[in-house]
Amino acid sequence: MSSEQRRPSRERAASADWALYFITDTALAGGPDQVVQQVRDAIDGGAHVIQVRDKHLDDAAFRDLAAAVAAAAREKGEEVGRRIDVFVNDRVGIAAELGLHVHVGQGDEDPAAVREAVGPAAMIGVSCSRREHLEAAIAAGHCDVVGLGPVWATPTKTDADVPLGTDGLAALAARAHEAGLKAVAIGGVTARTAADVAATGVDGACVVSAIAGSDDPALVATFVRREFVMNQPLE
Ligand SMILES: Cc1ncc(COP(=O)(O)OP(=O)(O)O)c(N)n1
Ligand SMILES: Cc1ncsc1CCOP(=O)(O)O
Ligand SMILES: [Mg+2]
Repeated sequence: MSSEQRRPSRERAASADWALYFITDTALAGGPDQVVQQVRDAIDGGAHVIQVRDKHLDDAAFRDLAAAVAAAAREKGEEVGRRIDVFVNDRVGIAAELGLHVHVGQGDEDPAAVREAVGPAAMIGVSCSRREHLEAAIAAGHCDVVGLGPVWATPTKTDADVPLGTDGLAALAARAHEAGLKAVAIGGVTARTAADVAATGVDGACVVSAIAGSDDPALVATFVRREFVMNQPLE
């Protein structure tokens, strides 16, 4: 086993359940309190990974939201007897302060600087929408999981790159796995598309609007997880 594979964050990534990864959206939820409730609901529906994402709150308000989500995830996780991993989107300093995992994109902080800030145990996610992004993430090290997408165009992120489609997603997921990274898919994932996403071989499906914009987040989470898990290729 290489030293890279023994790294604590890699071990954490290897033992995480990525199948359903819920990413919050404060506006779709209707406010920070509703975000926290949606996180509880998503966990009830089978999400084991949560990302706190808000592009508008100032740092103090975002920190409060991330802390409230982390506390709710811890409580809910204890209640249902599961480990829940919480990521912070973009704001590396807040992830470091709260002891949470962090997800960064191509325009965000460099993975080496992120690792310096969050230490060896926190997982680092990096967005990759093209092969060159993935090769750079692999070469730089530090990253534990890649967010591959958008798979399909989505109104949730209008500045996203060109969609990968399922063939492009499958090719990037295979390369990520070859390099020892976990791979999750993002962009247009719903209960209707989760089966096609699963068939590409990714480890998990990331969902924003299908859950955050739903009247019944727990039910949608249950459906997405079920579709994903039932359609994962046999190992
Ligand atoms: C799991 C996951 N994958 C990709 C993204 C997108 O990150 P990024 O490209 O930095 O865009 P923003 O989310 O910051 O708008 C993600 N957040 N999570
Ligand atoms: C953050 C992000 N990165 C690529 S697509 C996307 C948004 C995905 O949102 P949705 O699940 O609503 O399609
Ligand atoms: Mg980002």
